[in-house]
Amino acid sequence: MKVIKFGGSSLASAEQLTKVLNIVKSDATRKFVVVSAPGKRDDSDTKVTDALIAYYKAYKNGDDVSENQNWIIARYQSICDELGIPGTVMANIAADIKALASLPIADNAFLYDTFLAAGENNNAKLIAEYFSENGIKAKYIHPQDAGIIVTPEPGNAQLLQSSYEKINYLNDLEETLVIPGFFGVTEKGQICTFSRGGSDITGSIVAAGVHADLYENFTDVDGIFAAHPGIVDNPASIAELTYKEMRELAYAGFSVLHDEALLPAYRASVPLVIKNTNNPSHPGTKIVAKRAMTGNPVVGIAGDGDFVSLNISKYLMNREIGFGRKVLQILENLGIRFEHMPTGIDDMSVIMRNRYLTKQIEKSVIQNLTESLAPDELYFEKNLSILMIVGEDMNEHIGVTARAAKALANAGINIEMLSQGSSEVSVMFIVKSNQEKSAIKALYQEFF
Ligand SMILES: Nc1ncnc2c1ncn2[C@@H]1O[C@H](COP(=O)(O)OP(=O)(O)O)[C@@H](O)[C@H]1O
Ligand SMILES: N[C@@H](CC(=O)OP(=O)(O)O)C(=O)O
Repeated sequence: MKVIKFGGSSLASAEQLTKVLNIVKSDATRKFVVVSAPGKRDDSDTKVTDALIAYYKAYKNGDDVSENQNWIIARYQSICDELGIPGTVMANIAADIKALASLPIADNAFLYDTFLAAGENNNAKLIAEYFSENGIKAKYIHPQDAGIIVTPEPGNAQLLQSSYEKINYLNDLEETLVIPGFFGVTEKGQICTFSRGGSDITGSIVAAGVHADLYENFTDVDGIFAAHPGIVDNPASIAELTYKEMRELAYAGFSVLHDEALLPAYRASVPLVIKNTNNPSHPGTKIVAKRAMTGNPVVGIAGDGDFVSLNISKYLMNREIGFGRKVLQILENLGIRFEHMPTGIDDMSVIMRNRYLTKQIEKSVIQNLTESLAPDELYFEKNLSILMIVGEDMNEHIGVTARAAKALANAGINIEMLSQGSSEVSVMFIVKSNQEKSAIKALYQEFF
């Protein structure tokens, strides 16, 4: 049996849903269908999830929410009308969207998550009905009934391990199950979402839970390209990637698959494939435990912006036992996670994502580190991007980093920092964000 997940781009309109119906119908083993909220119909459009965020903000501010409600309801309505889906479903969806504006605001840590989850939840109801009307014996199933029980961390839910056993019972149901992605339910029954893009995570969890033969993730491109298609023209498409390679690429900006979506499938040994709803006969990209090496040491080049480096220098730092621990302890006390930590003899840099910092947190970091470690120099460096060249075959090739560094030098790009883990699956370069795109282009030209 297969788990098949459709992203928002595949569910944005009636035209897209017709393709989805045909894809599900064409293979009787596609039994578990995980769906996102309707995405953008074109570049200028708004994702339903983003419209729900605007609705939430208006509601919280005490503003008039009728325009927000009407816009969201109209999105579903136009899909229902075009597909001829019975009005009872639409009435249910409209009531659900409106009811959000009667939820308590005070002491409700899960209010934002409840708003956002409505996008996928209502879409799943709509799609189950559409399937049922068109020859598929389908059933909508809420994550609570599917056994997707998560930790109570708003916007960052993690699945409880005990959920897998419950999810496995879905195998006993005979219908094609339509499951909303992106959220689970806490043990106390609160709606709690994964981080943005998290429907990919639901797909992987269900695939692991039901022990699927394959997790098919349908999107709007022919699989995964060796570089972001918005940066490199016509990038090469990748036939096969290992889980490790995909994890590195997803972390560093290949937004086509959420980086947390690999682990459940990987642990359960379920292979993944990324395919195109608009071109389903294309084989797409397979993600597997082991792949045949192609001769090119680099399989993909990713880049992600908005990183910050906390730079710390102190003469004779290397002789001060516990220096690194104290730095990390201070960050931990302030609830800051770090991404990388390149070091020199007398200096260390801690790379973090800017979105986790506020002016107040930055001030506390500087104050605590100054008091505790009396560094010679201490400052935040902003507007940095990380670039990763990724490939499991890199450790069999000499000179990959040299080639990358030369390509960057020839393009006039300064490498701010450089780091390579011992597993040699990737090499990371840090550059100024305004050079990120030209750096990706230069690296792509060198390796492809
Ligand atoms: N290396 C890459 N290969 C393919 N697509 C990529 C890559 N990097 C970024 N993308 C982008 O990811 C998009 C698909 O992901 P996403 O927007 O999450 O789709 P969905 O709505 O189907 O979940 C593509 O349209 C493409 O622009
Ligand atoms: N709709 C949610 C979750 C998601 O995974 O969406 P998509 O599959 O369209 O990336 C979001 O926008 O974050």
